[in-house]
Amino acid sequence: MTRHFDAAIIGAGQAGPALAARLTASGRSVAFAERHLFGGTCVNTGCTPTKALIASAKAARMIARASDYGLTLDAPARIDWAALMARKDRIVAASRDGVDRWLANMQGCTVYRGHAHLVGPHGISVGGEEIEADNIYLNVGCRAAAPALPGLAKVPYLTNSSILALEEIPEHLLIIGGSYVALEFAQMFRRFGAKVTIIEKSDRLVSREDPDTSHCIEDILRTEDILIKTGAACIGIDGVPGNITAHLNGTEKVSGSHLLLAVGRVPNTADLGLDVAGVMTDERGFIQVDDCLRTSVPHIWAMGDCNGKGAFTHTSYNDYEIIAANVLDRESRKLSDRITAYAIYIDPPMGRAGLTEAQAKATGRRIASGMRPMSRVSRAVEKGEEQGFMRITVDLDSSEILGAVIIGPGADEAIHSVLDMMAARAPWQTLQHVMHIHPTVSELLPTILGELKPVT
Ligand SMILES: Cc1cc2nc3c(=O)[nH]c(=O)nc-3n(C[C@H](O)[C@H](O)[C@H](O)COP(=O)(O)OP(=O)(O)OC[C@H]3O[C@@H](n4cnc5c(N)ncnc54)[C@H](O)[C@@H]3O)c2cc1C
Ligand SMILES: NC(=O)c1ccc[n+]([C@@H]2O[C@H](COP(=O)([O-])OP(=O)(O)OC[C@H]3O[C@@H](n4cnc5c(N)ncnc54)[C@H](O)[C@@H]3O)[C@@H](O)[C@H]2O)c1
Repeated sequence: MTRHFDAAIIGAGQAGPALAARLTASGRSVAFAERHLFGGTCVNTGCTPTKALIASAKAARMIARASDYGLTLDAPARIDWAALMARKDRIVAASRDGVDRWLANMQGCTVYRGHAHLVGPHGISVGGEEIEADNIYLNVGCRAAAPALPGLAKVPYLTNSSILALEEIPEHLLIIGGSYVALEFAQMFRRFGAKVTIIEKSDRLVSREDPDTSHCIEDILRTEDILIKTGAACIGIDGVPGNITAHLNGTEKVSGSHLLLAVGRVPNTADLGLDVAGVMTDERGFIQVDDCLRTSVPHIWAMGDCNGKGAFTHTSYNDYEIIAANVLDRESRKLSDRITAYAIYIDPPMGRAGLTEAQAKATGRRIASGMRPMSRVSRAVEKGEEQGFMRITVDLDSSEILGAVIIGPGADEAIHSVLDMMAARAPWQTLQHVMHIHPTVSELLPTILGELKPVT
C-alpha cells in the first residue's frame, strides 16, 4: 500500500535533517530516506574525519618543531596510527549517531533506511516500500570522481572515503589533483611520516585562486618536503599494490606505494529516477535549480552538492535555510544573495570571502587592494607561524568590500570579520574604523585598509 506524506526528503546530508526538523515542527508529516550513513559526506568521509586527523597532524608537526620553541624532547614522538584513527572514528561516530537519533526520535518523521528513487512526480520507492509526497526535497550529495585514466581500473586506488580506513601509513602517497582534498590529505600524511607527491594538471595548485595565493600554498607545502608536480596531467597509471606508477605528460613518471584520487566529485543523481519525474539535470548530472532551489518540477527541490551551486557543508546548510525561508516562512531568501566563503584546512589555513583579486579586476570596476605578509603580523610572529599573507580588495567608487584572502594562523576564523562586513553591505571604511583586539591576525585588517593601492 502506498503511504502518503506531506513531504519526503532523500539523503541525510547537511540540509535534509535540519529541513525535516522545520517541516515536522510546522505540523507536516515527513518521510526521510537515507541509504547509507547518516550525516552524509561531511560527517563520515569529509569535514569531520579530515579535521580530526588534521588536528593530530598539527600536534605531530608542533612536536617535530619543538626546538623552534625552546623545548628539548628526549625522544622523537611516535605516531600511534591505531590510536589516532580511533580518535577520529570516535568523533565521527558521535556525530553520525547524533544525526541518526535526531531523525529517529523526531515526531512526525518516518525514517526509511534504503536506496530511494523517484517512480513518478510524487512517487518514491525506498527499500521495497512505495510512498507518495506532496513535496520532495533531494539532498543526495556527491561522491569522488574516478576519471577514465588509462590503466586506472587495473591498479588499487584510494578515494577520500577509503583512505580514511587505511590500516597503516603509506610509505609514499601519490595524489592526483591539487585542490582541497589533495592538499589537506597531502600535508596530513606528510606530517604522519609518509613521503607525498602531488600531481596537478594545472600550472599551479588551487588554480581558482589568485596566482600569489597558489604560490604561497605551494611554498607552505614545500617547506615540509611535499613534492609538487604542476602542469602534470596524469595520462596513465600502472603497477601493482604497493608499487604504483603515474605517467605524466608522456615524458615523466613517478612511483609510490599508494595512489589517492582527488580530482573532484560527481553527483549521486544517475540512479535517482529523475527522468521519470521530469527533473532536469545538466550535462554533468547536477540537478538544475532556480534561485530558490526549485527544480524543473515545481514541487521538487534540490539542496546541497547535488545541485552544483556549492560544494561545502555551509553551502548545503545555507540551501536548507533558503528552502525553509521560501516554503515555511514566506521569506524570499535567494541563492544569489549568498557571498562565496570557504577555507582550505592546510596549516596555516586559507580563508576566503567574496571575489579573488583577479575576479574583482575582471568586473571592470576601479579596485584597490591592501595586503600584508604574515611575517609582519605580530600574532603570527609570536606563534612562530609566519608563512602566509592577507589581502582585502575594495571598489574605489562604491566603497564596497569585494573580497579577501587570509593565509595564516586562524585565517579560517579571521576571514569572518570581512565576510560579516560584506553581508552587512558596510563600506570598507567601517571595517577600517573598528577597534580590533591585540594581538590577533584580524587586527591588521583595518591597517591594510589604510594602505590600499590601486590594482590596474
Ligand atoms: C575529504 C573531504 C573533506 C571536506 N571538508 C570540508 C570542509 O572542511 N568544510 C566544508 O564546508 N566542506 C567540506 N567538504 C565538502 C562537504 O563534505 C560537502 O560539501 C557536504 O558534505 C555536502 O553535503 P550534502 O548535504 O550536499 O550531501 P552529503 O553530505 O553528501 O549527503 C548526501 C546523503 O544522501 C545519501 N543518498 C544519496 N543518494 C541516495 C538515495 N538515492 N537514497 C537515499 N539516500 C541517498 C547519501 O548516502 C548521503 O548520506 C569536504 C569533502 C570531502 C570529500
Ligand atoms: N576545506 C574544505 O571546505 C573542503 C575540503 C575538501 C573538499 N572540499 C570540497 O570537495 C570538493 C572536491 O574537492 P577536490 O579537491 O576533489 O576537487 P576540485 O574540483 O576542487 O579539484 C580537483 C583538482 O584536480 C585536478 N585534476 C583533475 N584531473 C586531473 C588529472 N587527470 N591529473 C591531474 N590533476 C587533475 C584539477 O585541476 C583540480 O585542481 C571541492 O569542490 C570542495 O568544495 C572542501
